[in-house]
Amino acid sequence: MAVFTPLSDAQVVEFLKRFDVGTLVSLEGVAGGTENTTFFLTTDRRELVLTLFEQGEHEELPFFVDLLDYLAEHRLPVPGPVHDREGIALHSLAGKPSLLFPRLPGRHPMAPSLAQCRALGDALGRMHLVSQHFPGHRPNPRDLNWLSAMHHRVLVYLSPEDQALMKDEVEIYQDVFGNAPELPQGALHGDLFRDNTLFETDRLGGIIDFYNGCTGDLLFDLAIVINDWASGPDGRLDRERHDTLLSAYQARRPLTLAEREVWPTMLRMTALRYWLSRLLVVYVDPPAHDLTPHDPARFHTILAARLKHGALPLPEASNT
Ligand SMILES: Nc1ncnc2c1ncn2[C@@H]1O[C@H](COP(=O)(O)OP(=O)(O)OP(=O)(O)O)[C@@H](O)[C@H]1O
Ligand SMILES: N[C@@H](CCO)C(=O)O
Repeated sequence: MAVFTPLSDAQVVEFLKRFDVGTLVSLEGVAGGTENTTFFLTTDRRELVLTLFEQGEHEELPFFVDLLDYLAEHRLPVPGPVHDREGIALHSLAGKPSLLFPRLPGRHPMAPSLAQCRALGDALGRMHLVSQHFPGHRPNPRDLNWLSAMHHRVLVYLSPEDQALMKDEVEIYQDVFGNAPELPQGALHGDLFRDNTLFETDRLGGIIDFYNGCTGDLLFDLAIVINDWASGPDGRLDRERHDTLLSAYQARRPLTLAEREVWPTMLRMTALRYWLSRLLVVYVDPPAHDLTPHDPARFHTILAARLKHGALPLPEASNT
């Protein structure tokens, strides 16, 4: 269930006239999405993706367009939005803000190979190198300020042990990050899970779904990635995936000493960020549509594993 706003062929034919992309051959609703309505479009010239924005902060859309334009100009594997003949990317269709993208090749890697981890680490390292110079600004909406403000809202749904865990953790993060020097800043993807990447075997076809994109600590992005890409079923880090991804990343952007020092805490904080956001979806603010929410327990497991076993040693930066 993901086509919240159906479109007729005639609507899309009319919409495409302002772009230089050819004429519509076929239109197919995409079942996988949860937040936006997505269609795959084939024209007589190319394969495209049409996204209608169903929710969220529409005033943020120009930031996402600018960020994707910037990353695509710097040859990162992202879908740079298609601009019309007048240079405009953001339009309205069926009353919803809409964007047209090139369709990138590949599938989501559910059990990533080491070659896929290497490719993702390399791409994220390259992205963070250039994103430090991105001129846009959108404070990270899921940072420590958000955690501090929002965790109170879910405590009532948790066991006494989990309430204590959540409260103690947030206090530790406030202490650690309140006393840490400023970490390297730049634009982040903000949600770089496996299902926001596309791979053709080991080749990274693209990174998609930048709608959590923001600016802030680059390390936050990297910690989200490691927790999703390199955690085993029991939440513990898989050393091979961890080292492969981080070595490839650091060949592009070595971590600073300050980043290395807060890394174990950042892994825990980003695990708690998803434990909390998923709890909020389940208990406080369920989606309007009939969708199965992501399981909060997965990130409780990851957080518990980081607490019990700590972080793995970070591989040293090298240029190989
Ligand atoms: N540029 C693209 N190239 C190829 N496939 C794409 C592209 N953009 C989106 N898709 C496909 O459409 C699906 C839904 O897109 P997207 O992730 O933007 O929507 P969403 O509603 O935010 O979904 P989700 O909650 O799964 O992230 C993706 O999982 C992917 O399969
Ligand atoms: N990637 C998020 C959902 C989209 O923000 C999660 O797994 O909870």
